[in-house]
Amino acid sequence: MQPAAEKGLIPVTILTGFLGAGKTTLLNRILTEQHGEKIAVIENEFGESGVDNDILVQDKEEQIIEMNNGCLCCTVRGDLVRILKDLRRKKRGGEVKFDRVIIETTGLANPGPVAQTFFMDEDVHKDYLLDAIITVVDAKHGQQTLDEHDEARAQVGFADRILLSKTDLVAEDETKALMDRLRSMNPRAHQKKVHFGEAPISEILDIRGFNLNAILEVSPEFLTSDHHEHDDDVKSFVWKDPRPLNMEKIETFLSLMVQNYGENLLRYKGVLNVKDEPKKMIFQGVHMLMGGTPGKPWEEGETRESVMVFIGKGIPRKLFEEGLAYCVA
Ligand SMILES: Nc1nc2c(ncn2[C@@H]2O[C@H](COP(=O)(O)OP(=O)(O)OP(=O)(O)O)[C@@H](O)[C@H]2O)c(=O)[nH]1
Repeated sequence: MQPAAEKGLIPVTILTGFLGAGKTTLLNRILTEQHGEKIAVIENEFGESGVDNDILVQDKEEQIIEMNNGCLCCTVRGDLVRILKDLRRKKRGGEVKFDRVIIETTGLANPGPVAQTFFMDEDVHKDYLLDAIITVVDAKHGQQTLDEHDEARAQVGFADRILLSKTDLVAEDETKALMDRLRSMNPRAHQKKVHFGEAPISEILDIRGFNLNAILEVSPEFLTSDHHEHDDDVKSFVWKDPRPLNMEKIETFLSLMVQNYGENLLRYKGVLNVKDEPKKMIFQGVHMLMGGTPGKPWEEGETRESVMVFIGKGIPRKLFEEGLAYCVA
């Protein structure tokens, strides 16, 4: 097959997977690997305020474009088209340099409509080539997620590659059962276990996995329908506070919340402004699994503010807000 670059087409990878599956971890791996390519990243996060920019490692020349004002697969698809066209124009004009694009969807996105963009919009179609849809599946929570969320099943259905994260947290037979289920859902997609995103780049980029005919077999309305469902019970809220926090209090409070509401807490993550701490504290979790790591230092002149995003079903927002306010140092 003639490589996309030779035909002047820009290859695009759609990186999808349910909330907290490990997409950003994988993306960080890709961005830090020495593959000699410049990658433009389009980040779409669920919730009005994104924190992935603080989690992503970033070289100054990389283009990272955030889209936080809605879900990529529905309301902001027009924005995606605009961003892709804009990137193309800037590349032609020599304003930016990049060889490929990776789109990280929200954990609640159906990748179908995102993929559709590359066939439905003429301008996008003539400049870009959809290389593959890569779906990350969390081995620890995958079975439950597949049982409960249509979006997770769509992500598996559309996958050209499935990467299994967090197999270190479960017994081998559990991983095997999940892999069997994924195979029965999508026999087309090659599966691979990845430990904290460690996967050979050659197995993720330029794999020419996207096959329109295969997609039309599983989803005959792919090129004509715009309709897909979302789980409206899943809600998010953002908490922000400029006051420095006390680390011990925040750990105690969030542990307590996770013990009580972990089942319904699909995803939570944030950048915390901890008192006397020169670095941002990145705090995040999926259900009961929670952890914190130091992130980038606060820049001079940067407003030190804590931002946390909570995503889940029936989460008592007021209780969280009151408790978090109590964690101020
Ligand atoms: N134990 C273990 N943890 C992992 C692995 N991969 C990712 N994680 C952890 O899982 C959590 C979520 O990872 P992310 O990469 O942020 O997940 P995501 O899919 O980008 O999450 P959203 O974009 O918020 O939906 C983080 O705490 C990661 O460190 C893995 O292979 N093993």
